[in-house]
Order: sequence, then structure tokens, then C-alpha cells
Amino acid sequence: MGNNAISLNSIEKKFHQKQVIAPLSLEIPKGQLIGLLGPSGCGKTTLIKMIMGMIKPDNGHIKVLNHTVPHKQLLTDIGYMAQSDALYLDLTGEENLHFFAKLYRLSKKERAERVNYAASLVHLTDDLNSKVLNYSGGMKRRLSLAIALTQNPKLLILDEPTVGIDPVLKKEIWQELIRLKNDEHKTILVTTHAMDEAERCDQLAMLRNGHIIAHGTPHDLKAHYQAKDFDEVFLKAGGEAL
Ligand SMILES: Nc1ncnc2c1ncn2[C@@H]1O[C@H](COP(=O)(O)OP(=O)(O)OP(=O)(O)O)[C@@H](O)[C@H]1O
Repeated sequence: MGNNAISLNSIEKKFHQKQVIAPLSLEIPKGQLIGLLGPSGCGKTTLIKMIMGMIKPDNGHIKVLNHTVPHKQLLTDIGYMAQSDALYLDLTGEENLHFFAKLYRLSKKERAERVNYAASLVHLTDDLNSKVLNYSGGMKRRLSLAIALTQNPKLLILDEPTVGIDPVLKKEIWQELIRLKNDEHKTILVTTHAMDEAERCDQLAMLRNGHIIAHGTPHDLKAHYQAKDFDEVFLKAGGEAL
């Protein structure tokens, strides 16, 4: 485990007899930015929820940051941004940020600093006093990302973090993710459908019907499958004729 942030060992999950995650193993090294790619319904969110300890696998073992999942310590060590925003609509953006920041053991000063950092990163500083009820879809995504960053976690798990976010902010968010990885040695797992985002990951894992059908660096995957883009890698790795 040592150098791995996440270690999935033959995990399996069925919902109502339907195999959603086939026996699947994957090692994610610490300090890397990993992209999880795959079509809608292939099991990405289920996999993430199992890594978070929110869903129990039927079989197999999961270790995250040297702890067997689930583990209380992981609640503070993982910053999670879910696909659907879990926000308090009747509270302001700032109140939401403070609510979540209070769940972690930060001093009052640290909390204020982290809230300011996270809000400014996603360009929400000027909207912090408005109720989330009045936020647009994109603003809610940005607030959810800010919440995931507030606690300064070792591992960030972001489920489609840039859906509904404009290209300028999307670029800035990616620059920050890469800075967090390079300068602060965070491990970051993102799910994405965006090919330009996939290109920026250190490693990609492609999921289809609950199986990892391809895993490697963006460069190696394209070279191995002699593919011009990741859609083509996906099709070739899955044995689809082009
Ligand atoms: N709690 C549940 N009960 C029953 N079926 C479920 C449950 N959660 C997920 N599923 C099913 O498992 C499959 C995988 O769902 P999952 O949300 O993991 O896909 P995904 O790859 O994240 O899709 P998307 O990209 O659309 O978010 C789907 O067929 C879904 O209907």
C-alpha cells in the first residue's frame, strides 16, 4: 500500500442482481491526478461512493490512505464533491462553507482563511452573502467544489467537477488542481467526460460495464491503441470495431 493513496482489491457490487462493478482492482499512487472515464451508467459514481465508504462492496477490500474503508479519519482526509450538490439552500454561500468547515478540526482563524481561499478560487467571493436558493446551477457546482477544498484534504475526489462551469473558470480550476498536486502533493481523483480534461491527468482509468478496460498515462494509452483521442482508445480497448 505504502505509496498508494487508493487500493482497490477485487471489489464487486451488484444492485438488484445487476452487476454494476465487476471484480475490479486498481492502485492509485499518492500525489497523482487520476481521471476516471466512462459512459453514463458504467459505475463511476458507485466506485467513488465505495472509495468514500458510502456504499459497501459485496466483495473485495478497499484501502484509502493506509486505512481500510470505512474509517473515521478518512472523513477529514478526503474532500468529496458529489455529482449532485448537497447544499443548504436556505443558508448563504458563506454559511454553507462555514457549516462544512466546522465539521473539520480547524481553528477559527484557519477556518476563515480556508473559506476565503476556497470562495475566491471559484469566484464566489462577491456572492457569499446570497442564499444558495438564488444561485445558478454553475454557482452551486462552484460552491460544492469550494466546500471540498475548505478542509485542506490529502485526497480530493471530484465527481464531474466542471459540468456547467464556463470555460474560463474551468481552465482556472484545472490550473489549481494541478498546482494542488504539484505543490501540495494532493492526490486527486476526478470523473470526467471531457477529453481536454482527460489529457491533463497523470493516469486514466477507463470503465465500461463495471470493468477497467484500459489504464495508463494519456500518452501511453493513445500510443498503445494507435488512437487520435480517448474516444478512440475507449472503443478500441472495449473491442468495438471503428
Ligand atoms: N442505489 C442504487 N440502486 C440501484 N441501482 C443503482 C444504484 N446506484 C446506481 N445504480 C445503477 O448502477 C449503474 C451505475 O450507476 P453509476 O451512478 O455508478 O454510473 P455513472 O458511471 O456514475 O454514471 P453517470 O456518468 O451518468 O453519472 C446504473 O445502472 C445505475 O442505475
